[in-house]
Amino acid sequence: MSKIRVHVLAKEVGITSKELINKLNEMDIAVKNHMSTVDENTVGKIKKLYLPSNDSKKTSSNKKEIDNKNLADKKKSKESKKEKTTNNQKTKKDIDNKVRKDSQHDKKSGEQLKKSSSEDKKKPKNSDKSDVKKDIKKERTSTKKDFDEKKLPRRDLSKKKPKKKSKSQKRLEKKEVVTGDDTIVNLSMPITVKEFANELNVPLAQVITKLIGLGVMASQNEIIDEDTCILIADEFGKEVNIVQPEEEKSIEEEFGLDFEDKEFQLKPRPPVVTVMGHVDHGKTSLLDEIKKSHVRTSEAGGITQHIGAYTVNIDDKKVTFLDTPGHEAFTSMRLRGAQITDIAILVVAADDGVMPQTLEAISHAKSANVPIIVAINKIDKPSANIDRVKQELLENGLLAEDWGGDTIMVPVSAKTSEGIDELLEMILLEAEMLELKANPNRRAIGTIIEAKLDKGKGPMATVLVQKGTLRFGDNVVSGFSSGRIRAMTDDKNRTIKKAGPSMPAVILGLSDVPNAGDLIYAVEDEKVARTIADKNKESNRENRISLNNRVSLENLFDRIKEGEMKELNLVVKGDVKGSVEALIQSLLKLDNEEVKISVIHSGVGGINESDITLASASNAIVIGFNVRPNINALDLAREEDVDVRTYRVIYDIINDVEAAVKGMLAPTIVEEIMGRCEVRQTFKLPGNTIVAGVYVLSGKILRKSMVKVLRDDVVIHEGEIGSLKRFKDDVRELATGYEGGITIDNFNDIREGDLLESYVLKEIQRD
Ligand SMILES: Nc1nc2c(ncn2[C@@H]2O[C@H](COP(=O)(O)OP(=O)(O)OP(=O)(O)O)[C@@H](O)[C@H]2O)c(=O)[nH]1
Repeated sequence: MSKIRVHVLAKEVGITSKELINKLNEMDIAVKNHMSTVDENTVGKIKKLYLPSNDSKKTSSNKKEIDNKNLADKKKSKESKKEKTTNNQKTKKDIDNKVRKDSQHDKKSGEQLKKSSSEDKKKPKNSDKSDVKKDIKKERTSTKKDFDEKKLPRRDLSKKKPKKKSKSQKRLEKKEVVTGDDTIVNLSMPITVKEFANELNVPLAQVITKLIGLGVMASQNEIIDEDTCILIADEFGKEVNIVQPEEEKSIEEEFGLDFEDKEFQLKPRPPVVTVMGHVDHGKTSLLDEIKKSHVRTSEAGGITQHIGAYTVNIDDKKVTFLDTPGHEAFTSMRLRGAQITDIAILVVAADDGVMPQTLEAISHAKSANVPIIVAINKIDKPSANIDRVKQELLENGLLAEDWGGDTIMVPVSAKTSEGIDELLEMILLEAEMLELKANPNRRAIGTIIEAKLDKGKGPMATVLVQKGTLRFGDNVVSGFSSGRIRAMTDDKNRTIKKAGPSMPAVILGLSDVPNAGDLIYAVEDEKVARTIADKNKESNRENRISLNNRVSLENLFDRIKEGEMKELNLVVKGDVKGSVEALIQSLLKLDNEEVKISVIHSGVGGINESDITLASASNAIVIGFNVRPNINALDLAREEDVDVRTYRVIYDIINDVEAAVKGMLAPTIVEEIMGRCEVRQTFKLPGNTIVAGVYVLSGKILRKSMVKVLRDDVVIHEGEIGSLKRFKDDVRELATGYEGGITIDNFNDIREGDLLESYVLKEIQRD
């Protein structure tokens, strides 16, 4: 038998919790209040004291029977209740299932995929949880006697942070429950003492007195847990019914914006391809070459406009290329939840081989689950070495098909056109394997690829249609923006009347400039479009707040415990290859049963925006060893709430991650960055001290702060500021935009172009 709570034991032996607490204290057994636990030994002693031994056995066996019966009855009534609810919720479930299936079927439905997959993750868990909770609650509330059932799982809700609920949610909960029985009080948690007294309809003072009687010292605005409520209500002859919050419907669900298509309605659609790779490896040249050779002469009349996407014809089959430099769009779109790419083309220059951005691209595509086709470019160059590229790719997890692997690698030259046809063929082949399909005969859903405000025409948006057909005159909504399509052009700047799945189109008529990466829906009329846009505006704040669901070392353990996290994703950056590898090896050793550690990307160099985007899209933590995030990365991390940890000692990293996984992260000292300045000049003082002439780029530099010296985002020194001057005067701080002079204690190797980061140490208390 495990430990048992005081109030449960009190019930069992038929005395009040207060009496039991007094008794235990008399026996020198320290218990604070009714929620304290006592061990088996103590339980035995108390039972001996209060229950005659024979009777006790009888009572408990009788009680077991009663409980079993109660349980069976409850099960029955629960089942019949469940049946009712199931019927009521059938329609909703159907839609949910449809959405889910749909997203499984059609991987490419961008945000839809993310939403439904996160629903998949959330829903069963929530419902399980709420079932368990309901069971517990029923056990507790059904009869007073049931209370002594110590085998029931118990949760100490007082330890759980109360989740904030919106007013509408609360209203909804209240409306839901109509019992008609005034001995039953419906409560939605969390609840304060005052709210509880109101619900019970008894004076606050009486509730507080009863609480004191139970050893709980709580003021009117303090939150009390479920167990306490049940006990107090009981004292007033009332039963508590904890009302579970209804899952709020998303706007998409509420308006039925997406639904599953029937298999027979699905038609093959062109693949959507993104070209990625290291700078100067030939992405643009390759796309230009493809465009040049595969845009039909009949289409050539139109002037190709840059709209972020275009289609080419290969053997009468279409391929849509996302025409974005680098892989930024690919990742920032994913960041917003849209996954529109079906296939990633990884361009690697045959004379240069695998470079840092090649690796980034591989990590991005892999974490997004997008198949990669490698284009080994510049094979016309004498220095080209195809096998070397293949070897390097192999070292990074991509094994060429002709070497026995499953990654298609095509040698090409954007200059001579060699291999381009084969590359396109491979794209079509891959697309065929992926069996990409969509229903063209329904209202359109697409993703905004690019959007801008045109002075003459108003908001202009490039849409990539994913399902259905977008038509001239359609009423559409995307985020806050809604409107009626009053002009539509294709990638060749020709007016079109409609665009089907995988086709890009530029539309005019939206009220505001929408966000790239957001979904756009065609809806039945203008009013619906406007209503949805308004609702989106309203819910935007809440959505931003939901970013707080991001994983961090602080909340990791809770997330693991709650079953939300099975895998901890890490992006690892360091100053040298050797230490990054050593660090990864050590981190991977921290894998345990509860959580799998996976390094989704690693590299040498400072933490950049791409690392943050990847971390954000994959809910990862960024670990930097001897490197720092650059300013843009820092801003993005703040915006996206990505946890970025930087360290100087590998041991500290391992310790922290290990402690976080085990939920034992100690109160810690963190560095709070105050500001950054750039060294524009250096001067030598008599005595050889170097003064750095600096310009403050962001925040402020404090005289009494520590400073990190960064060279190419790598920390080369850390120490205290020796002096801080503005002109000839000593100053306490230098603000953004100001110039001044800095010396650093015990460090003289300051160079022009170095960045100095001023920071203070701050203690963070964990709860
Ligand atoms: N010899 C040769 N040169 C090429 C080939 N492809 C591209 N180049 C050259 O390589 C340079 C970089 O090509 P880009 O197409 O601009 O490369 P990119 O990857 O788009 O570069 P960023 O957009 O800056 O990332 C240019 O000078 C091209 O002319 C090729 O197949 N052979």
